[in-house]
Amino acid sequence: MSTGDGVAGQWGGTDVHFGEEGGRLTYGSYLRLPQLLDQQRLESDPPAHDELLFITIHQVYELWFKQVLHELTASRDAMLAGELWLAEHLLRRVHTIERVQTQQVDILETMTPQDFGEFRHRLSPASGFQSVQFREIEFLSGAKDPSFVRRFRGLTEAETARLHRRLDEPTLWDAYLEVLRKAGFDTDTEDAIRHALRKVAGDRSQYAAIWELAEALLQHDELAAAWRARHVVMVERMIGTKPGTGGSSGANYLRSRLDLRYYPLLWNLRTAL
Ligand code: HEM
Ligand SMILES: N[C@@H](CC(=O)c1ccccc1NC=O)C(=O)O
Repeated sequence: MSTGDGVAGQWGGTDVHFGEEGGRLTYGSYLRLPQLLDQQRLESDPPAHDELLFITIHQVYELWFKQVLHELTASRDAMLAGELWLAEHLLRRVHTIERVQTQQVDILETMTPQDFGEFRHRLSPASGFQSVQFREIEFLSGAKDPSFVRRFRGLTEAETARLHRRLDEPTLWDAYLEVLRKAGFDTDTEDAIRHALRKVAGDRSQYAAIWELAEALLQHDELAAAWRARHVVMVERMIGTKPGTGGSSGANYLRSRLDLRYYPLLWNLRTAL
């Protein structure tokens, strides 16, 4: 392979130096690694061995949440702009990330309850309940619930503003309804929407893009439900029926969230097919 940069043929040479052209951008400076790798600060003292894993897992979750929000926002906007193929393409990327996020639980479950117990008492009153990006994803997906904003403790002004913005802006479901309207369907009542969804499902050759989009939304919903189910079982494994550090009843509270669906009409449709 010739790269045309003068080093072709010398890849194994001893005096070839990579990444020196221009002498400015490096791997570490581009990715801000000094900053990124300095953000894992343990609460335990003496340090509990497993706390680094616990922090790393959560930070990776939040990085993926950021990416998911980026993609879901763009997917929503693509639907509003009538670019259905793009909306679907971005949702499919989100599915892949969501699968990886659920699989990450496997890594955390290599931690035993005893080892978690070494630092768990230091975490209270912090909890995943306070993840702003997690709640943004729920709001953007369609499950807007302003009571969560009120129940948050210790939010910064910027975080509160972000949540309010998500409460004010259109959800993915709002955007999907706009797609249906543009295709000529009435969406004024729930019955009208049910009727539109049945029409789309019943004539997939005519409504291929709209049908596939609904399937991609349903997949997003299913993957979110799968994460909630996986999370609560992990919680039972780690802390049994103890109350959570965030002040909830713990697994009991999380079980009450398992029935949440972003797109109930898409699920109800199944019964009618
Ligand atoms: C040892 C592992 C974990 C345990 C024992 C645990 C436990 C809990 C508990 C008990 C709650 C209820 C709130 C409370 O604390 O009272 C909760 C909520 C939550 N946790 Fe975890 N968690 C764990 C790992 C994770 C991870 C890795 C994430 C990824 C970000 C996460 C995200 C969340 C979220 C988003 C909520 C709020 C859920 C909702 O309100 O529907 N948790 N967790
Ligand atoms: N709520 C968990 C602690 C926990 O998992 C946690 C603590 C601080 C920050 C994020 C967490 N992850 C999920 O809730 C517990 O009650 O054990």
